[in-house]
Amino acid sequence: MSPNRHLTRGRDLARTAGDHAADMFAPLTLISRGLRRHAGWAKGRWQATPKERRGPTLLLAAAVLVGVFLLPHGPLLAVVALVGSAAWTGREPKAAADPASDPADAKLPALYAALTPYLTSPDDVCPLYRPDGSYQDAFAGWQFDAEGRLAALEIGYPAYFTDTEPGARNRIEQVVQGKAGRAREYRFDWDQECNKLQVTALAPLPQDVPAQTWVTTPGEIVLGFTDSQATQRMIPVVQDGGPGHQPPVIWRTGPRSAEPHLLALGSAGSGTSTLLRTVALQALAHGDLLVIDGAGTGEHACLVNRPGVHTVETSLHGALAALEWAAQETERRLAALNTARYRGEPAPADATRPLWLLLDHPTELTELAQAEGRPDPQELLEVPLRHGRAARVTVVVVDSVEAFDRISPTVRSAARARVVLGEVAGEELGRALGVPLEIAPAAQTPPGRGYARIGAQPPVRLQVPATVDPLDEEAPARQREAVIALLPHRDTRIEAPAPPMPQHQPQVPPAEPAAEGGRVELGKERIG
Ligand SMILES: Nc1ncnc2c1ncn2[C@@H]1O[C@H](COP(=O)(O)OP(=O)(O)OP(=O)(O)O)[C@@H](O)[C@H]1O
Repeated sequence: MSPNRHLTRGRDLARTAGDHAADMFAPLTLISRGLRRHAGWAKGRWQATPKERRGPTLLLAAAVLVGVFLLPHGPLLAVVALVGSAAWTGREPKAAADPASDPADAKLPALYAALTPYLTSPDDVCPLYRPDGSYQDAFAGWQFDAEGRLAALEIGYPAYFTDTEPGARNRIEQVVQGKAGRAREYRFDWDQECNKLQVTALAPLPQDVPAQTWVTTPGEIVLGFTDSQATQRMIPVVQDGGPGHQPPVIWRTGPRSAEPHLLALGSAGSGTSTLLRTVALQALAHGDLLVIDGAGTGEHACLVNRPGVHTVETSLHGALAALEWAAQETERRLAALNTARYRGEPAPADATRPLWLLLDHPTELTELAQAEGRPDPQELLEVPLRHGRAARVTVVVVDSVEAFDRISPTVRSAARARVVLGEVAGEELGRALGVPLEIAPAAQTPPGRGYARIGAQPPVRLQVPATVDPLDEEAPARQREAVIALLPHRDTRIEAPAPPMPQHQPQVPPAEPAAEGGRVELGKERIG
């Protein structure tokens, strides 16, 4: 065997012996460390004790020692207690945890660097944003949530930044949202006087609010729920978690409303039909409905033959007949109201009972009408839109956001209550709502999520209640049952049924089987 191998083997043996010895003597090391700490503690106490109290202290210690000595097994127990205490005290202190890294130091430099190209100018001699600058120079305050995500940030910007141009502002908002995370929505408050931008991450809105009877006054329609900062009102709501309160988005309709008609636009599958169903269920409590389903998907079949529902039309022929009747009915109501006012009599009940015209995707019928050379159904809305407020006729139009240009100018100008649902680009959002939105939408939105603007008020976030189609077997059974429970039934309705519409047959798609566990029959038959 070579001397080298001898040497290596010897070294291994020594290391193993050393390890074994360390293991063997570890308890002794622990106890001696503990005893040293005890001794250090006793020394410290002794030095801290005033001189005049040292004698009595010594006497007391001696008395305790004698007492222990005299106890049966006293010295043994005392030694065991001392060794146990030393072993406990001698444990190695735990390594101090690394101080948690500050999320601001991790995330804000990246955001500062990303904003620099947009907020700097070569002519600026003392730029706020520069490649070698620090985020502390430009950001006045920030807040991170418990998960280390940006919750709020105040960004300063140079005076020459064109904060009045939507395009320039939009670029900054996109950079901030990109760095802060696209999964959430952010509110951007531009303080143009002080050159400051306040960014706030918005908490998600509740998505599990099922359809139910809302505590509102007649004429008030709950479109959905919003942030508590957006409204001072709260209404009682029953959710999965039990009873609670939520801030509603209320649309006031009727003769005193400044926004008597609604236009809702959305991307495909964003929940516009569900919004229409939400409105229909609330409207049926105090009025009568006429529903036009331009897409012909049968999503409103659950309303067919319900008390108060004049008709649910899916064909161009039926829609034209129904809207012609609605225009004549509006004129009849106006005449009846005028006559009553002229004679000083109370307004007749058949002229004041609210009538709702609910149109889902009317632009589909407009295209069909153009192809067939027939009148545009939207043109027939002109009278109800213009005189609806006085005649208690409310028009609700929902359509796809791409159809915005195909919606007639009359509808667009008269429908001053606006809703936009789903993933819609910022520019289209601004166009549909009538003002640029100060909120950057999240990358993905659940169904029924969007924004509402009632008249001239600023837009607010909106989550429509889960008013699913009760005939949709893929929808959760509890949500379907909640809608079925709200649908009026012939036996439950106390008001007089809606008068029959003359001269046309309602055309609806064939009925699906009744929803599982339904409390009411969803079969369809001819009305009137
Ligand atoms: N507020 C909501 N809560 C829960 N689910 C919803 C909500 N809104 C819509 N949904 C669900 O999303 C799906 C699409 O909804 P809906 O049919 O209302 O969308 P849409 O905008 O009318 O679609 P399209 O324009 O393509 O017909 C349905 O399954 C519906 O149950």
